[in-house]
Amino acid sequence: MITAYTAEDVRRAERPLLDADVPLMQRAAAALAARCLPLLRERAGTVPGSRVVLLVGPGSNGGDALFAGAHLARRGAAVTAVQTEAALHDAGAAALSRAGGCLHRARGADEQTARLLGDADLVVDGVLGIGGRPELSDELAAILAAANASPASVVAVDVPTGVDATTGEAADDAVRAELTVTMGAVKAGLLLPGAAAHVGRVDLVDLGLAPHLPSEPAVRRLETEDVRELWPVPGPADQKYSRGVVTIDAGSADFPGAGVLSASGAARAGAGMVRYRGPAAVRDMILARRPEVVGADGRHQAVVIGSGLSPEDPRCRRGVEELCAEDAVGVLDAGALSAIRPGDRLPSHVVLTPHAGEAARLAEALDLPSSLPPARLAGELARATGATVLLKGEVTLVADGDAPDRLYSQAEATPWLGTAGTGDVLGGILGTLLAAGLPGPLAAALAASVHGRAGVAASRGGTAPLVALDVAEHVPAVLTAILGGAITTVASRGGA
Ligand SMILES: NC(=O)C1=CN([C@@H]2O[C@H](COP(=O)(O)OP(=O)(O)OC[C@H]3O[C@@H](n4cnc5c(N)ncnc54)[C@H](OP(=O)(O)O)[C@@H]3O)[C@@H](O)[C@H]2O)[C@@H](O)CC1
Ligand SMILES: Nc1ncnc2c1ncn2[C@@H]1O[C@H](COP(=O)(O)OP(=O)(O)O)[C@@H](O)[C@H]1O
Ligand SMILES: [K+]
Repeated sequence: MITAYTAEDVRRAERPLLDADVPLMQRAAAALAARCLPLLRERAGTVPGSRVVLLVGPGSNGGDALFAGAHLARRGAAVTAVQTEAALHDAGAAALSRAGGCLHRARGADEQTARLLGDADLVVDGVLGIGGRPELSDELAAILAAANASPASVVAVDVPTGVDATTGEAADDAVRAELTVTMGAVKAGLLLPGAAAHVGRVDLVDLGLAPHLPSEPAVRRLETEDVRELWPVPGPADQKYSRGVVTIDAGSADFPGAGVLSASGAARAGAGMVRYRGPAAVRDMILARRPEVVGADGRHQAVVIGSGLSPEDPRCRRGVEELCAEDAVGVLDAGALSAIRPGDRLPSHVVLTPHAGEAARLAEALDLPSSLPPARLAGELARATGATVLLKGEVTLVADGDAPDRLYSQAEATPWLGTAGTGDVLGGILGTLLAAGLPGPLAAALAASVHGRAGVAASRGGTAPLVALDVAEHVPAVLTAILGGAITTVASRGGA
């Protein structure tokens, strides 16, 4: 699991180490240089003679870049520091100069700056880190735009300049890095939506901050090993009821396919049983495609309500009221989201699954500001309803209904998923995980992760169009790839 922290958390954590004179910047710079070397070799063939431009701001972020630049200069690279402000990290500048590097004071994207950036093999962005304020001067924006236009590899130090380290909000001209080398702890903003196009790969440099960081990170991201650990795998003593029954209450005369998609997501994610409740015509369509679905309502551990329903459909409000019960477990999607009223209190094992437009409409209905950035919006919706909120998008966010400031952020998805019905499949997958007994926030993050991976698999690694049903059909292959080892153990024991 990746855990990420606010800029303030990181400042607090580094304080005792700085007070104890731990040479954090030297360590950060050495690690940064080590990560730049392979990029330089890849781009320029060899390090000696390669061209490195450091973009250097006034603070310690610039210091990191300057000391790293000195390392690279000692390895034979031609290193020029482009200074963006009057102030400069003096010791870093002296180290670079001792190692044979040069300094250029930029005035916006002046001729020399533009030429240096155009000719560079590697640009190291050390303008602003966790001390950066979001507003960029026109001069700085012009320098960053020139860096983004450069054919060079771009490595951001700690945080790409122009991206808010805590919220992920990004200026238009914020640095677009191929790699962000982040110091001491992953910054929350690096995992949040606005930053996604700017951070590239994120590589964490361990500086010994961990014991000083808060026990609750601001943002978590599940990784492959978490999926392996958390995904419910049946044991020898399991049967269909112990695995979990999920009821689908989705699909209507106008949108019957939503019922098929939601039921397929649930079935392919491994529900013990999928039940359907809804109009007979939709039920028949589901059964024609998925004979394993049980066409009668009955006991279940989770219910998925709302995909393919118009907000006026009485099933929506009935579903919301059903899930307001203290022990309710389920998903409210699409039409059912419009049936939530101010004052409704849902438990955190109920997950709301809006896309951005639905989230904004729900916020409005609940008298919340609707134009908040996604991370705040998800949190405020969770706070106002008590439910866990899964906010869909390129980066999918999950806010815990019991602790709305705690977020999961999953970014496995591909833009090919932006096609009708893929959200219905997600609701079904999530219903199965809830029915298996996973807590709301974890089930939501896990569902988003596997749904995103299934989208990548269904689009052949992001190279071909997919249709929503493909996403459901690719869930087993995704799980085989992840769980392979874990399941073999069970199978070989059973077969012995
Ligand atoms: N965490 C760790 O363990 C370690 C952290 N380390 C490194 O330290 C970095 C943090 O350094 P930092 O505190 O000096 O802040 P930094 O980001 O360089 O910028 C502050 C300066 O920029 C200025 N400024 C701000 N916004 C601006 C704007 N929009 N446009 C123009 N100027 C602006 C601001 O001015 P002011 O706000 O005072 O007006 C101030 O002068 C961190 O990201 C990491 O790289 C490692 O060295 C060691 C281990
Ligand atoms: N640009 C994108 N990149 C990655 N994933 C995306 C993108 N656009 C949409 N998605 C994903 O596709 C799904 C769409 O869901 P939704 O909008 O509810 O569709 P529908 O209501 O038609 O089923 C979500 O899981 C969302 O995260
Ligand atoms: K930076």
